[in-house]
Amino acid sequence: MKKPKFRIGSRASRLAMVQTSMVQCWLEKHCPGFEVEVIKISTEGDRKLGISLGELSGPGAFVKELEQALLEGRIDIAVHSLKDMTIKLPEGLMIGAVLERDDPRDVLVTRGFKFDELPLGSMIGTDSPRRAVQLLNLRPDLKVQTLRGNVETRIGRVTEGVIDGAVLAAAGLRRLGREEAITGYFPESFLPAPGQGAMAIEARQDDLELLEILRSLNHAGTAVAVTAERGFLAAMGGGCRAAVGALGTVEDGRLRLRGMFSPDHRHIVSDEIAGDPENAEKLGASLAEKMKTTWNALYPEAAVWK
Ligand SMILES: NCc1[nH]cc(CCC(=O)O)c1CC(=O)O
Repeated sequence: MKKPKFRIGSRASRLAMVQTSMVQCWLEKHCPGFEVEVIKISTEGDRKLGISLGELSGPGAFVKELEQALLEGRIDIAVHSLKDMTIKLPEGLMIGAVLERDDPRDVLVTRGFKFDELPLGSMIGTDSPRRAVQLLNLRPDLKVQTLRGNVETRIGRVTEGVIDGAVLAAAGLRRLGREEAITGYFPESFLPAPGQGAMAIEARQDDLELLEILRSLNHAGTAVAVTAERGFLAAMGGGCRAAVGALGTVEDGRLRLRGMFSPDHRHIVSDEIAGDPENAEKLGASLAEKMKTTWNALYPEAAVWK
C-alpha cells in the first residue's frame, strides 16, 4: 500500500531549502509511516529581487504564495522564517509549531572589520529601516545603502567591494554554513526583528492529525518569546517597514522583553518589561503602550499616537 504523504511547501532560496530540509528530516524520523515531499513555490519577494522590499505589494511578500497553496490544499505544511510572517494569518491557517530558536542577533559582515573598527564613512548595505536607524544611532558617520538579494548575494557585494559591510541575521548565516563571514557583533541594545532566528511551521486549522504531530516539534521557550515579540509588533501597529525591534528571553521562569522603535526612522525609543510567560502577548502590548507614551512625551511634535 502507498504511504500517506505530507507535502511541504518551501521557497526555492538556499536558506528556505535548508530550513525545509530540517523539518523534512524531523518528519521522516518521527513519522516513518508517512512519505514527505517538498514542493518549491516562488514568492513575490523572490521574484522581485531588484526592488526594495518597501515597494512590494505589502507585508507577507515571502509567505503569501505558500499560504495560498496551503489554503488550496496543494501543500500541507509551509516552513517559514517567523520574522517574514504577517501578524494576522489568513483565515483557516495557524502556526502549528515554532522551532527552537537559533542565534537571534544581527551581525556585521565586512572585509575584516569589527563594528568599532570600520573606517569613518564606511558604506553599509541593508534594506531594513530597523537596521539602518540602529546603525546610524551608534555610528552617525556611516552611510547606509539599500541592499537586497539572498544572503549569498549580499555577502558577495561585500567581498567584491561594492559596499563595505552588510547587516545580516546570524541565524541565516549559520544555517547556510557561512558563519565564518561574520566579522562583528553589535552592542546588546541593537535589537533584532520580532521573530528573528526562529522558524515556524504553518498548517491548516482543520488538519488535526498533522497539528497533533507538529505539537512535539514546538519549542515552548521560543514560542513564548516570539509571542511576546509579535504582541509588541502588533500593538505598535507597524507593517514590515516600521523600524521595530524586539527580543524576548525566558530566564528563571520569567519572560523578559526588550523593545525598540523609531517611527520617524531617526530617533529611537527603547525599553523593557518582564513578567509571567503565560501573559506573553499582553506583555508585548504593555511594553508597546509604555513606549508610545515615552515617544509622545519626548517628541510631541511628532506624536504618532494620540
Ligand atoms: N528577510 C529575509 C530573512 N528572513 C529570515 C532571515 C534569516 C533567518 C531568520 O531570521 O530566521 C532573513 C535573512 C536576514 O535577515 O539576514
